[in-house]
Amino acid sequence: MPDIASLMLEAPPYRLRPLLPDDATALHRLVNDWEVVRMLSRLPFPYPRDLADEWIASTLSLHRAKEGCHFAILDDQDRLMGCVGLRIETLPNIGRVGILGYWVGRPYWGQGVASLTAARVARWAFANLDITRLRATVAEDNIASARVLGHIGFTQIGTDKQMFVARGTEYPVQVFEMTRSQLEAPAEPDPAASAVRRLVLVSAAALINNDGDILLARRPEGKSMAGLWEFPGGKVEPGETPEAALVRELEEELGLDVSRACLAPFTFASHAYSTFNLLMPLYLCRRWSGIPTPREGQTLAWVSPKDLHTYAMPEADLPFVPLLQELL
Ligand SMILES: Nc1nc2c([nH]c(=O)n2[C@H]2C[C@H](O)[C@@H](COP(=O)(O)OP(=O)(O)OP(=O)(O)O)O2)c(=O)[nH]1
Ligand SMILES: [Mg+2]
Repeated sequence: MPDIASLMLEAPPYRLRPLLPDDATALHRLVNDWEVVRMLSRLPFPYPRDLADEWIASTLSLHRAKEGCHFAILDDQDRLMGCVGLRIETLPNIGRVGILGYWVGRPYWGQGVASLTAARVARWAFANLDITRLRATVAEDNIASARVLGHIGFTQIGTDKQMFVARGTEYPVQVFEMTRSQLEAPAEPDPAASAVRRLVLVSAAALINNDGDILLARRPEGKSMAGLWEFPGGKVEPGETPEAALVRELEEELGLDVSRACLAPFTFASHAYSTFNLLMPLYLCRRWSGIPTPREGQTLAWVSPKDLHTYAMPEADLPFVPLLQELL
């Protein structure tokens, strides 16, 4: 998880940064409001001032333990508007899930603050945290919040009951979930899209060092499949050969100087994604000059072949894993 001091997300016109002890007064003023608290299951009403300090301290320790991250939502004058964040839970058979939560102070309702900032945190979380999905629960009478989740790409997976401390009773909730692909795919895929699925040619390389480890790059937020680990490379441009494209991409993405003669064809992937068919030759490369440097916001890792399966990869890459393990 990124360091707390440097963590700042833009969600124009708003900004998100981790909660700080100094936010307590403003936070208390906004959250100590029946209309806000009655939708938040664990909060009492009235909401005592010292609970605000405790909550902020708890978000900082959650962050230190890498078990979650909660942000203050700030307007263009740095005023606190609400909070958005997640904590990570490990669920049996499902793995690490981000539990998303948010609230917005009443003066700021009706401006789309929750949709915009929760969507930003969802994109950031899939790109930077090792989670397989996001979940959120909303009280059955919280229509605005259910609409926010639908807008971002969540779908309802069930119902449950939760204790709502302020209401002094259990209350039915709707449970929502979103996977990485739901974040990227429009809710209603265009039925014509599969008929005209275009072919995309991408060249990629398994760079292998002297220890027999393979270089993986984590796709950064903003790109499709953000957060997944891939083999460096990119799209072949019109008029380019796959080898020339790969030499160019390795220079652009990693600052490496590779000779075409050092690219050995290994295998290829042909995979139907929902909006395109990927055709991707994979080359092996053991010689280059320069030190791999992430030039496009990626995270790099040298991975032992036996550990490849522990890195979440794009679907097209999955057949590569056993083939590389067998080779190395
Ligand atoms: N480089 C690479 N791309 C992969 C892998 N697996 C996989 O599905 N892809 C997909 C992701 C993208 O849809 C496409 C590569 O596109 P890209 O966005 O990285 O293309 P690029 O490097 O040319 O970057 P850009 O200028 O288009 O942003 O191939 C992989 O292992 N390596
Ligand atoms: Mg690329």
